[in-house]
Amino acid sequence: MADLPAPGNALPRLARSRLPVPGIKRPPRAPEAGIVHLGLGNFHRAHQAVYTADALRHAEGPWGIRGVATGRGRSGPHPVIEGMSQQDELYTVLTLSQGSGPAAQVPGVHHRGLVAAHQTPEVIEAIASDITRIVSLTVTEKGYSLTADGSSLDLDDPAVRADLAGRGDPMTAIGLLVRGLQHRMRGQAAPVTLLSCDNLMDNGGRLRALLDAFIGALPAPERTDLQAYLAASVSTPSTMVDRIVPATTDEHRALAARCFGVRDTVPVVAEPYRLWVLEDDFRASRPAWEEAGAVFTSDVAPYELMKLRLLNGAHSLLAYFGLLRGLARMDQAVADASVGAAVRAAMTDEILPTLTLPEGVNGPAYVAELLRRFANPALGHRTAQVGSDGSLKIPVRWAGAIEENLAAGRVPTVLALGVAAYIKVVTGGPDAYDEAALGVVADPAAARLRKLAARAGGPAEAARILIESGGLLPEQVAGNAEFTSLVAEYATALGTPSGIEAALREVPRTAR
Ligand SMILES: NC(=O)c1ccc[n+]([C@@H]2O[C@H](COP(=O)([O-])OP(=O)(O)OC[C@H]3O[C@@H](n4cnc5c(N)ncnc54)[C@H](O)[C@@H]3O)[C@@H](O)[C@H]2O)c1
Ligand SMILES: O=P(O)(O)OC[C@@H](O)[C@@H](O)[C@H](O)[C@H](O)CO
Repeated sequence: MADLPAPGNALPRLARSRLPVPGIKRPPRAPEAGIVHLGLGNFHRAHQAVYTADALRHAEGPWGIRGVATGRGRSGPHPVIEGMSQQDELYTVLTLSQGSGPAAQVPGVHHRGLVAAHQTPEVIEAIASDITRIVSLTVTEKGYSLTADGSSLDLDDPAVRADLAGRGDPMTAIGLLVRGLQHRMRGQAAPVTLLSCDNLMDNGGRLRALLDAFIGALPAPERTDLQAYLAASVSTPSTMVDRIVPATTDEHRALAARCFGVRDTVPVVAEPYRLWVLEDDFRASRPAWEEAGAVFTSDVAPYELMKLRLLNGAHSLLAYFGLLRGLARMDQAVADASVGAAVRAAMTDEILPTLTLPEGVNGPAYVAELLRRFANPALGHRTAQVGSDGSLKIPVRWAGAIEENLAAGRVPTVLALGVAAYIKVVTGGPDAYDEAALGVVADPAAARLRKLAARAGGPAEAARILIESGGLLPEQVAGNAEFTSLVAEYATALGTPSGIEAALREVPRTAR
C-alpha cells in the first residue's frame, strides 16, 4: 500500500487518544466480540460495521467484531489488518456526496483482526467461541468455491478437496466455516447465525447449500454429527446489502488528511445511501440493527432480485460499455450520452419488467434514484473494478433477466450488447480497452475464455463458442438462436474502434 503524499505524512496517525477532532467523534470502546467477520474488506467496514456502531448507540450488547482477512496468495503483513492495528483498530468511513465535502465517522467496533492464511487455528477458535453469536461474510463471489456455472460447490477445486481431506489448515471460506462449526459442536457452544452479505441471489440459502455439500462429502461419523448440529443449531438468513463502496485510493487518504487532519492509511469511502434488508432468522441474539435503519423481513428475495438485477446488472453494463468507450469512472460512464441512454433503456425495458418489486417500491423512481447514485463523481468508482470478475457476476446479474425476456418472447438487445462487450473486454487483450489508462480488469475465467475464443475464426464465432461453452449463461439462453446470433452480430460490430459508439446509439431503438 502506498504511503500518504505530503502533507499527510507529517500528521499524527489516527488513534483513540487523538479523537475527537472537528468532524469526527471518538467512538465508545468496542464491546466483547459477538461477531466474527470473514472478509475484512472495504464493504464490510463501510456497511455492517457502521450499522453495528449505530445500533450500539441505541442498545448495548456484545457486538464488537473480530475481522478476518480471508483468501490466499498473499504473503507478509495484511495491509488492512496491519493498518488498523497501528490505529487502535480504528479507521475512518468517508461519506462522499456530490457537491459537498466529505463527512466522516469512525465506527470503532473492531477488535484485533486475524489473517486466515497465517492464523487458521485462531480463526477456527474464534468461530467456535461461545461468545460468538454471528459469523458474517463478505468474501466476494470467488470466496464461495462455486462451480463455473455458479450452481454448486466445486468439488474438483484442489483447495476444496484438500479441505475435505483435512490435509493441513482449511484454505477455503467454506472449509474454515465447517471446521469452525465442528469445533463449536464439540465445545457445545451456543447456537450461531451465519450471515452472508455478498451480492449473491439467495445468499443465505446458497451458503447453506454449500455447507451441506461440503459436509455431505465428509466421511460418515463426521458427516452425520455435523448434519445434525447444523439442523439444530445454525441458521443462515439471506440478506440484501446495498451501499456503493469503491476501492480506497491515495486520493481518499489525502482527502481524510486534508479535511479532518487525520493520517489514516486504511480509510474507506462510501456513498451516503445505504440499505440492509435481512431475513429475520437469527438462531442466537443479534445487534439492534433495525435501530440503525436495517429492515427485517420474512422474505428478502424481492429485494435481492431488484437490487442484483437493476443496480448490479446496470453497474456491469456501465462498466463494460464505459471501458470500451475509454471511460475510467462509473460517473463518467453514466454521464456519457450513448452509454447512459442504453443503460437506462436496459433498466426500464429489459430488467424492470422481469421483477416483482417489494411492496411500496416504485420501479421508475427506483431506477431514477440508481442513476443519480451512479452519477456521484465524488466516489471515483472505477469501471475496471466493477468490470472485474465478470464471469462470476454475469450469471448473478444478467442471466435471469435475459432468460425471462426470452421466455416472454422478447430479445433483450442492450443486455445482448452487454454480453458482447464483456466478451470483448475479457478476451480482447490489450486491443480491447486502454488497460494502462483504465486499469486491469481481472477475471478468474479469463485464461479459459481466451483459449476458447482463440479456436474461433473471428469475433462472431468466438461469441457463439463462449455463450455455448463458457458457462456464463444458462442453457435456455445459450440455446436461443436469436439471442446468440444477436450477440455474435454485436461482437462483429465491436471489432472496430468506433463500433461501440454506433452499437450503443442503435441498441435502445432495436428492441425486438
Ligand atoms: N463494494 C461494494 O460496493 C459492495 C456493495 C455490496 C456488496 N458488496 C459485496 O462485498 C464483497 C466484497 O466487496 P469489498 O468492496 O469489500 O471488496 P474488497 O476487495 O475490499 O474485499 C474483498 C474481501 O474478500 C476476500 N476474498 C477475496 N477473494 C477471496 C477468496 N477466494 N476466498 C476468501 N476470501 C476472499 C478478501 O480477503 C477481502 O477481505 C463484494 O464481492 C460483494 O459481494 C460489495
Ligand atoms: O463489489 P463487486 O465487485 O461485487 O461489484 C461491484 C459493484 O457493482 C457493487 O459493489 C455495488 O457497488 C454494490 O453492490 C452496491 O451496493
